Amino acid sequence: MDSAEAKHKCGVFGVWGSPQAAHLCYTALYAQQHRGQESAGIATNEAGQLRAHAGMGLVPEVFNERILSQLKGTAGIGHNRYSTTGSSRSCNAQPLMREYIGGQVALGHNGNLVNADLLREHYEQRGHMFQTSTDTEVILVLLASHHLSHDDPVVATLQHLQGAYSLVFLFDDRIEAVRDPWGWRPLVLGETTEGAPMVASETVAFDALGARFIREVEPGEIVTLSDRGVESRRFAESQTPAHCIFEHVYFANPSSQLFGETVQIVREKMGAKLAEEAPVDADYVVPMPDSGRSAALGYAVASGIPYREGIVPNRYVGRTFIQPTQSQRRTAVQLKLNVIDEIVRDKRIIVVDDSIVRGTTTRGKMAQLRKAGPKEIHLRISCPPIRHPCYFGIDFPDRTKLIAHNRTQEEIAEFLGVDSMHYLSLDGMLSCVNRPADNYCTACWSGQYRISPDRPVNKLDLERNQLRMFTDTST
Ligand SMILES: O=P(O)(O)OC[C@H]1O[C@H](OP(=O)(O)OP(=O)(O)O)[C@H](O)[C@@H]1O
Ligand SMILES: NC(=O)CC[C@H](N)C(=O)O
Ligand code: SF4
Ligand SMILES: [Mg+2]
Repeated sequence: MDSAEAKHKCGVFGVWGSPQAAHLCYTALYAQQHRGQESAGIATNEAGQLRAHAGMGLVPEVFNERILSQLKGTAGIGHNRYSTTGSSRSCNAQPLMREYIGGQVALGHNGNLVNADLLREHYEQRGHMFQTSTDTEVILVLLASHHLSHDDPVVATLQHLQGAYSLVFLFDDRIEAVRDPWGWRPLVLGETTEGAPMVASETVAFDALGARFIREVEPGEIVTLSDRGVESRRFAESQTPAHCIFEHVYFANPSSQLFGETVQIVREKMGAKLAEEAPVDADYVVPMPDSGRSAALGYAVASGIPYREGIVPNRYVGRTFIQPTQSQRRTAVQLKLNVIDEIVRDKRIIVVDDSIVRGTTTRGKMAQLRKAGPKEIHLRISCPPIRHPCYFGIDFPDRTKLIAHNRTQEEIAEFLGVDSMHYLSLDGMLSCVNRPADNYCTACWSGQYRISPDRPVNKLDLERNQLRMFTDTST
């Protein structure tokens, strides 16, 4: 198993006061499938009794009408997982549900804690037995251990957490939605047309439900959804945010409102900026599906070079970058993309993609393209070279696995087999977003970390020799 495989974050959702709670969760998870393809889960609350179902696979593989009808209740939370701490297996599927001295609780987490191993070590030394290998479970153990000693155990718990966390807790009488003080991951508040309040990672979930987007949950804020409506309290001083700009570059759905602006518009601006920074004479701008499309459009409009879809995707293959293993990613690329020879043959083409991480899938794509006989391939990437690990919810921890590690742009171009390549500059990328530059985390490009872990962080830090179900995938 390769512990340095790159992956991405998760999706969370919660709704209070709707007779269709489980179905709303299902639709919201479906809309947020791009945030996590490994496992999915829903927990509901029926008059104070919690029930949950979670499993490995895509949302429609995990749920069917029979399962949804058993998830009774008028409130629910849901989670799509893309593993960043702990392997991809069923015991790590979320929401995690526990019974403790405060009652029942279910929890969904998007983000990654940088001090989970220290916290877990502390509790293991005191005899606690953990049932998962995720960072998320330590949050529930903290909650239980603070229950009797604090007036507000949720706040007491959060004060121990370092790193990225957008959390959705389901209790017997409320949902508590939390965003870390840096606002690393998105979290938004909305309501159904009937007025049932909801939270989600991305506004695309509200759109899928015909719901209204109200506002972002603020960094350092806890929003409570209950029969009393929506209440808010703060658990941390506001500070300069560290919004993950990679959400804009690659991860989020283009139609989502993220950190105050629409993802598609930001991506088009990044493409236009790239055309300004790295122009080249060519016959066509060809987008690399799927996430490279928006930037390619921006590049084409700004450069005046025609946009042609010379590479078409198989719409039934999901995101390759977030597949848990390298071999899964390789197979997915071959199946996913088809080059249209007639469009690219004998032409000078500019291929625009949003990002390169390991470069292995990009190399495969370039080789596929080369077979179709273009005259020249000029690769343009709408973010800078990724050279540093991410500890906050994207799983590329080992820098030696990054293609840009210790390689110049020319060496990368040679490795990928293209005639030229250029990345968007860091300043160029930051000029495409509305908020001040210091409001964004850029650590994987700049190496400047808002918080650094006390100890090196590895995806498998919390892995123990746990009992495995025979259906588990070992990644
Ligand atoms: O570092 P590499 O191995 O070369 O991978 C980088 C590629 O992976 C991502 O796309 P992906 O196919 O995962 O998803 P998408 O369909 O959403 O673009 C990203 O947009 C690049 O195209
Ligand atoms: N990508 C994520 O947000 C993952 C959440 C959590 N760290 C896990 O690995 O399960
Ligand atoms: S290191 Fe990169 S991917 Fe990770 S949170 Fe920061 S900007 Fe996002
Ligand atoms: Mg892509």
